[in-house]
Amino acid sequence: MDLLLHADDIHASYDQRRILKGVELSLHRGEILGLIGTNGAGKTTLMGVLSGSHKHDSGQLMLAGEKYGPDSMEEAQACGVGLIPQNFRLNSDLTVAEAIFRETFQADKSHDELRVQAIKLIQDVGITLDPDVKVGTLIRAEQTLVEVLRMVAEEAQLVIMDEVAASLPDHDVAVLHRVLRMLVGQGRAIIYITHRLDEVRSIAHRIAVMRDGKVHKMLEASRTDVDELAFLLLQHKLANNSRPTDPAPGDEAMRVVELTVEDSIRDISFSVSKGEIFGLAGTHRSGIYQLVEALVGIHPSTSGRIFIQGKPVEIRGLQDALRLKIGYLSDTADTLESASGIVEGLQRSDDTSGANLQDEITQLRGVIELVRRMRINTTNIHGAITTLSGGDRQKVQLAKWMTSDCDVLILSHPSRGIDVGAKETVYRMLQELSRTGVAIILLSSDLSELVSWCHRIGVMRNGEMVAIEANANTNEDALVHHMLGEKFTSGSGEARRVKS
Ligand SMILES: Nc1ncnc2c1ncn2[C@@H]1O[C@H](COP(=O)(O)OP(=O)(O)OP(=O)(O)O)[C@@H](O)[C@H]1O
Repeated sequence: MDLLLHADDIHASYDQRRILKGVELSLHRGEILGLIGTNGAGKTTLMGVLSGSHKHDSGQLMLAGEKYGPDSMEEAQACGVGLIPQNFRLNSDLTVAEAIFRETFQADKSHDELRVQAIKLIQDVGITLDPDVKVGTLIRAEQTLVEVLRMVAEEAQLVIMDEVAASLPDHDVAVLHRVLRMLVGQGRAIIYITHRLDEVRSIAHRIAVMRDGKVHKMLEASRTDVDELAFLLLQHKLANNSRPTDPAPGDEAMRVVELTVEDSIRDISFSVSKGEIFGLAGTHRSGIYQLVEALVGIHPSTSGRIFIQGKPVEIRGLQDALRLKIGYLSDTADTLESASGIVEGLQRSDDTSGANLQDEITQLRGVIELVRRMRINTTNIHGAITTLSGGDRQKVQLAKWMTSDCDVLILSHPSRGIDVGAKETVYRMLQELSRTGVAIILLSSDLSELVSWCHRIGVMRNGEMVAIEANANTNEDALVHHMLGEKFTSGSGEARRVKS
């Protein structure tokens, strides 16, 4: 195969802290290279070097046989290297056609011309997307495809994708994979970062395992398995946690009766017990997001009732939810103030400022213990949140809610961006929290996570709750069946992620 990129002994740092410590990497045209690594291993930093947003200190890069070292993203783009970043955000007012061509060399063309070109591009790639709708109305999977089309429009030869599938449901991941295979079929190359080990095996030709700023191992995807990849990452085996097949122990924490939000959800009824982890599954348009937004008052219900500890309550806004001790971690990118520090992010919300020295020491001990337990990669807990890697920022957001004094905690994609090792810790912490009587409602597009973590799982389709399954009676196939309303037999969870 034709060599496109070669990285030799790349070193890079942030403020004197060495992050990349001699990366060796090569990539061929027509190849998808999976890149995995624990949180803070240096994946995003390396991609920053390749895409022109971070300058390396030493080492040599060659692109298409020529020396390469972009000083800016524009320069990288001009050399045919494009990046779709972790948690990318699109200006919601742009139409699909405008978003595809924004900041590309074709951006100056008239609206009509771009529209015609967008239609052709969408057809060529073989997906369904309306060029005239505003990107703000698209679901995350569709926005991801817009970003992929932008890479095609700017004729990128090397496309870097940093955890773009992190909260996409399996069937959207399958569509994305189909498009990526087509792109490499045209001779482009892709570097694909993910924390989903089964996914990387199904999409990549080779897999680079990064550890502590270096490519520790390079493997043929067809000759490895999830256990080997996990072992290479963690240096120990993944724990085999037992599923929570017994019913949840406690009294009722929350009851929802015939909850309706005009135009999105109808007559939803269910209850969650104290100490229960209740999963919610459904496609993006199923209504699960509208349901939780009604439960926390972001878009209040138009009819129906909510009871907390048996008492009817009104939830018309987030403040009402907080007053009733209902916490909500959404999955819409970072909710932490970027100016805030790691310590503030991890302090319990009931900690009092101006406490005496002894209290301050106790608080700091708590923070240090959380950093250790969640394996947050930092050399300075007094540093800014922005100095953490994406996955480590997510751990801080999650820890903030897990240590808050809530009776009901609603978590959307809590393990988004978190590596497989830290995921186990998150699960143990959720279990501990539920044992203290907190009721947890968990949204996740990763069905294996719902089946491994939840006592019961409610499945929504077309705005209705179509099934509530006890863990002991369900599996991933049964959940997909309810989600799509049609039979789906994959044989294994792993196979599902690669089917379209
Ligand atoms: N802007 C920054 N300033 C200072 N340090 C940073 C900055 N960005 C990242 N780092 C540090 O560099 C290290 C590598 O971060 P990087 O984002 O490359 O990791 P990653 O492998 O992409 O992790 P993740 O899987 O969590 O996205 C981290 O330990 C992080 O603390």
